[in-house]
Amino acid sequence: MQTPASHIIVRTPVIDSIGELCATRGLGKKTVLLFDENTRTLFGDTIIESMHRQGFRTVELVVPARETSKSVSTAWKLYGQMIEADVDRSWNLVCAGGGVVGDLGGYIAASYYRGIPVVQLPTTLLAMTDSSIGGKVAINHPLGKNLIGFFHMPELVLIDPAYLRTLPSREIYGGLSEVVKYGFIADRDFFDLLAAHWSEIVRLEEPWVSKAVSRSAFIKADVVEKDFRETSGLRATLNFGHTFAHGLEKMAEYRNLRHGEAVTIGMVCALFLSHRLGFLAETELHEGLELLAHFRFPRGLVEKRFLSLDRDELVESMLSDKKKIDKQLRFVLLDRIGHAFLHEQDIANEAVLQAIDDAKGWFEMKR
Ligand SMILES: NC(=O)c1ccc[n+]([C@@H]2O[C@H](COP(=O)([O-])OP(=O)(O)OC[C@H]3O[C@@H](n4cnc5c(N)ncnc54)[C@H](O)[C@@H]3O)[C@@H](O)[C@H]2O)c1
Ligand SMILES: O=C(O)C(=O)C[C@@H](O)[C@H](O)[C@H](O)COP(=O)(O)O
Ligand SMILES: [Zn+2]
Repeated sequence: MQTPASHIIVRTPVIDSIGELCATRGLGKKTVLLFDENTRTLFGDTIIESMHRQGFRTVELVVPARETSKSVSTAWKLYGQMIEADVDRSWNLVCAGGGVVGDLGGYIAASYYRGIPVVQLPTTLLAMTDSSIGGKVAINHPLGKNLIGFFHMPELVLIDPAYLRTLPSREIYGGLSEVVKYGFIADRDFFDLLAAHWSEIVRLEEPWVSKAVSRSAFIKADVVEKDFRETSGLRATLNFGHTFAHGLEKMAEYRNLRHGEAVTIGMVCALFLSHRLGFLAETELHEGLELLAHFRFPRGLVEKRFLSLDRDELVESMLSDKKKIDKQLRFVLLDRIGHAFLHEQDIANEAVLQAIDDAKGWFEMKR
């Protein structure tokens, strides 16, 4: 496998170079383009016209812009459209959208005809900094998040920060959640940069937003290169906050709770758990919470999707997480800001429940 970072290209406008970039990876010019309804409306015509000018033949697929599109029923429908359009192994698939389109399109590409190449063209901050990189592709099952999927590395990740100009504020915060995660798990200097330039980054001001995008993409690519199939415990650190987050998303039935929002709440819980178990110093706990206090949620969301939940039911829901072993949850914890590890031993249920209570108390206080 090549260095993951070598196939990540950050350029504006990247779409005008897709033909030449595909050629460098031995990809042809027959492409299935997957959009969601919003990215089709916003960027579809420009992308398709540019690709046609570069000699591509395209087939267009569009899915509803929501998490529930990551489903077996949507995948089944798309397979049918591809078969009817005579898509064969000489084709590739480009995912033009956020993490939903990327995960779903990657899943289709990994399974259709036993696998065709996939190119990621991320258009949300979350997709540019996380989901388009590293080849985890999946659909959800009603019993758990991302339970059905593959490791299918993209041939190319084409990042054009100009796509961010139309992104609603809620999606910017969603993306920033995973960006902040990299500061927590891998890079204290990056954490400090995010704390110092938070207001510029939220307003998507340059050079801060490009710095945040490229640093995030690099950290993720580096982790993936060292532990592609999540076997050594290193890649699992990208799951910081996610054991809680996946439980919350499942309880919300994947509706009205963005993945990034669930991860922000999950990271608050994980910070408290790291502290309660004696790994994270009190000063660092408070520094972490201070940065997370910048996040904004739609009115009532934290109340409905977290504060009002029964904590035992949440822990039960978290048991759908793939890191568990023999029904015992596994957590990614911090021993300092800038370093995470997968805690391999069982953690007493009481500590997890207390961390949830701590996080609830913190959100209550913040209201
Ligand atoms: N595979 C991975 O490694 C990985 C990593 C993180 C998250 N994920 C997955 O990613 C998904 C979340 O992705 P997301 O947060 O990008 O959500 P999303 O794909 O649902 O996109 C969010 C919203 O933004 C709209 N949108 C996209 N680009 C836009 C643009 N440029 N301007 C205006 N609107 C735009 C979309 O239509 C959608 O309504 C979750 O399913 C999560 O599990 C996967
Ligand atoms: O790429 C990874 O590895 C990650 O854990 C990135 C996460 O941000 C992402 O949400 C991922 O989809 C979670 O993967 P899962 O294996 O826990 O479903
Ligand atoms: Zn995530």
